[in-house]
Amino acid sequence: MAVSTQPAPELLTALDAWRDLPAAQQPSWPQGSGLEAAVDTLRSMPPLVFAGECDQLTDRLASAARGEAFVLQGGDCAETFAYATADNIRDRVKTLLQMAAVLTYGASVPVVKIGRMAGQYTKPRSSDTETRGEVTLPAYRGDMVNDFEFTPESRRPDPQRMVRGYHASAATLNLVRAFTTGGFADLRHVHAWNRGFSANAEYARYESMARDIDKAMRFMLACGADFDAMRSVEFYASHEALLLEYERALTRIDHRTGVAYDTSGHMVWVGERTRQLDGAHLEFVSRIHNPVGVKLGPSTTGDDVMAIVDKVDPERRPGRLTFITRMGAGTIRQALPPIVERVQQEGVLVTWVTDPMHGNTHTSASGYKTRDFDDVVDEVRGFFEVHADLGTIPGGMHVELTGNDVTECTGGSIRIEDADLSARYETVCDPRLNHQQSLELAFLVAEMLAQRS
Ligand SMILES: O=C[C@H](O)[C@H](O)COP(=O)(O)O
Ligand SMILES: C=C(OP(=O)(O)O)C(=O)O
Repeated sequence: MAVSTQPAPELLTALDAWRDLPAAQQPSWPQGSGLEAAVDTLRSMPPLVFAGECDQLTDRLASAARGEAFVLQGGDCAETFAYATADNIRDRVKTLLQMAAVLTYGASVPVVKIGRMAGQYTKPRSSDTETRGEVTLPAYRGDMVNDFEFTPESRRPDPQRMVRGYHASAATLNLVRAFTTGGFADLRHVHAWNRGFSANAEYARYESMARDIDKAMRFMLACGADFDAMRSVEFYASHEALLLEYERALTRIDHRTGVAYDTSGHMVWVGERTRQLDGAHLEFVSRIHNPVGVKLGPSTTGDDVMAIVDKVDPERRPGRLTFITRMGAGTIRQALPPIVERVQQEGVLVTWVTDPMHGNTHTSASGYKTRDFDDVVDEVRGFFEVHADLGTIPGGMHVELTGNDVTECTGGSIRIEDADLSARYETVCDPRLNHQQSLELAFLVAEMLAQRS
């Protein structure tokens, strides 16, 4: 049956139904700041991703839900325009590829690689304002809204920044696609990088796994595996669907099927602060066909998760809905079982992913917002334990990380202490694992995954 290129009026009405509901965490755009003009510009721009790629990711996430793959989703807490440079993008992709290689070995299943990038330019905040000394200004809400610099002009929300965010996302995605299809992702390179990592004295405990991977690669070579054919890897882009004007403006109707996709990224998620059942965010994502994530904090109940399932995934499409739990290391073992059990009892297949970052943030004695590596590892361990006890599938991990040698999270074998945090504390919002901590986490999670398999 041919599909009309004219979207049905009721579809367009449905896509705008969120406008009648309370939308948390939206900026107060100043009167006359040109919101309509910016939205018009965005509506005229080409999509950043293709609907077929989103469907492919849905299939991959369904595999992860069944235990046939494992999701690795990671990247900056908040991308910034200034840091969208070739070197930074390369190092983040490289870190994710290195982690994925280790996890693939650990799990003996494919790793679904999803960047928290090419669109992660907005942030929900605890407070609408920030005070420094005598001065109070609007809080920084991500580069797509305002600027981090603490001046009244910089903190003023400017809708044109959404257009800049679109272009920065397009440039980032372009380079990511080049890296992941042009030979950079060749498993032989990736493994050589990891060998360098485990050769450091502090990482000696990971050497045996690195040696095992070496052996496996030699075995594959001897069997005639065509490594050249594996130079391309699938890599997807995701971000929080927070700024609804931006997400709506990039939502397009797929001409093949007449279905709506948010083409700002392959997957989008709704955060813990914006997942109100009667709120605008869940309403909006319920109308798009992309795979959708929803963050769940420790106060989530079984009724909450089932209401989210009914709203976002009424057709029970495997891979459509990913629950990203962020409970905190001290809480996950109590808070996670009831909600997983409830979903299991209802016979619903969702993809369970752990975010071991957002429940483990604290302020260090020296005043930095930080996370401790041991807490991060403990939350992931708790996630695996809970799923093992319930006979359900721990489907993936979502981490805030960077490819740079920043000092934002304490701990890890490189032993970053509170006193070291000031050396390279570069995040504009939450603390990220640095390159080495990220790889170390991958080795530890690979051991946990090996036991799952
Ligand atoms: O990344 C998550 C949130 O945006 C972040 O934790 C909020 O931080 P805040 O409490 O400093 O506003
Ligand atoms: C804000 C975030 O997380 P959460 O919604 O879980 O707090 C985030 O992942 O950037």
